[in-house]
Amino acid sequence: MAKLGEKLFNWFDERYNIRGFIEFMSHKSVPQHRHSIWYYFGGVSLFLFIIQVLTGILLLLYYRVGEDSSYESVQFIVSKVKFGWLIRSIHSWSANLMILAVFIHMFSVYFTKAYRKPRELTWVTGFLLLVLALTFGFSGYLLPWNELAFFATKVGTDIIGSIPWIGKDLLKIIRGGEDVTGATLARFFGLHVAILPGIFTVILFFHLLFIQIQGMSEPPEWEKLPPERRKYIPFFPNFLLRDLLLWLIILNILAVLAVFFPWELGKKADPFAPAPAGIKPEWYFLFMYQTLKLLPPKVLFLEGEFFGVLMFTVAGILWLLVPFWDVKTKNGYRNRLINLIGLFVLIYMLTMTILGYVLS
Ligand code: HEM
Ligand code: HEM
Repeated sequence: MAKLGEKLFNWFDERYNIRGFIEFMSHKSVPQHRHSIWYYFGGVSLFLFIIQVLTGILLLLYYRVGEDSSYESVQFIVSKVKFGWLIRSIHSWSANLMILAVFIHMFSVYFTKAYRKPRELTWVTGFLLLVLALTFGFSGYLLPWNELAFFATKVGTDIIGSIPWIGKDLLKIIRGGEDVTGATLARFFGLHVAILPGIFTVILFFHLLFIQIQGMSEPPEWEKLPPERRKYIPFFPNFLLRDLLLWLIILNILAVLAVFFPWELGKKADPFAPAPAGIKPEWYFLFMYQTLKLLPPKVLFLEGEFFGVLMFTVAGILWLLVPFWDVKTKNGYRNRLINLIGLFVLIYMLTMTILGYVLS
């Protein structure tokens, strides 16, 4: 048996240089310092995405898209299919945890300045992953075709209609008509289970490839430190084992949430019913939604809502390009302004999200 194993190993090694790969992996190391904890959140985001793919595929076995079948099939999944309720609950909870993990990962990378040269494109691909994750969340939310999802999607997509000239056409493309109907559902389904997973996987591949090639960033303070004072731990097995332990803890949290707080289905969507009170989007869109609500009807010469959308687009582009405008200051690399901007963005998002809950 051992002989067979060795033969098989040699067969692959001859063709794919497995020994070289093992050698390379055994030399990989991760910097060890007081901010090392932040190196784990990218891995957590990755783990939760894998859970999304696995549970998503399982949901697909019984989910039937359509105005007359989406809600009914999800009802079937949660009441008749063995462990169907659990899989749906995990998919929904994990979606929320994943987006939370991605936000934490992004801010930690921001404040540790890990996006600086040579990691500009790691940041850019990461930002695209964030946008895709949010789109995953937005499109998935409609899929059960329940009342809450229906009206939240209506309100959410209405915002696109506020864009002058192209808004109305854009809205039609996204909704597949004037209103949120079965056509919207079909579009969102295609987006959620085919288009997004495809694009996400390609960008994730590049994100991870760049990290693989460049290794983890070292804290900016290390530039002044003599090499012997810099500490590292081997990636394999030390860092990987810690990663796996954290994944196990996350899996436990997920299981507790999914079992003790099963995701609700609510009432089926009725397009002709009046919108229930207190409709609001998912928590990760609330800071934008609340800002738009607080804006006056007219700002300067623009519609308030459009002004808000414009500001968020500009802010998003500046955020995406941060590695290119955070340039070295005269006395080295300390740019205090960047920290202040990051802090402002974080406090703004948190305040608006809390206001979104308190004021509605
Ligand atoms: C689903 C989304 C994402 C996944 C699965 C992911 C995955 C990862 C992983 C596994 C790492 C290496 C370990 C770590 O530093 O945590 C990493 C590093 C990195 N990520 Fe992400 N990431 C995602 C989103 C983002 C976002 C939104 C940004 C920023 C806008 C970003 C920027 C970076 C950067 C700059 C690094 C290098 C960090 C360093 O060298 O210290 N990523 N990512
Ligand atoms: C390949 C990956 C994925 C597949 C095949 C998939 C598939 C599905 C299916 C069939 C549903 C409808 C069932 C239901 O409502 O319970 C659904 C719902 C949903 N998905 Fe995904 N999904 C995937 C990835 C993701 C990701 C990455 C996210 C978020 C970051 C996400 C977020 C959601 C949300 C929020 C729902 C609504 C859950 C609910 O309220 O019922 N999905 N997904």
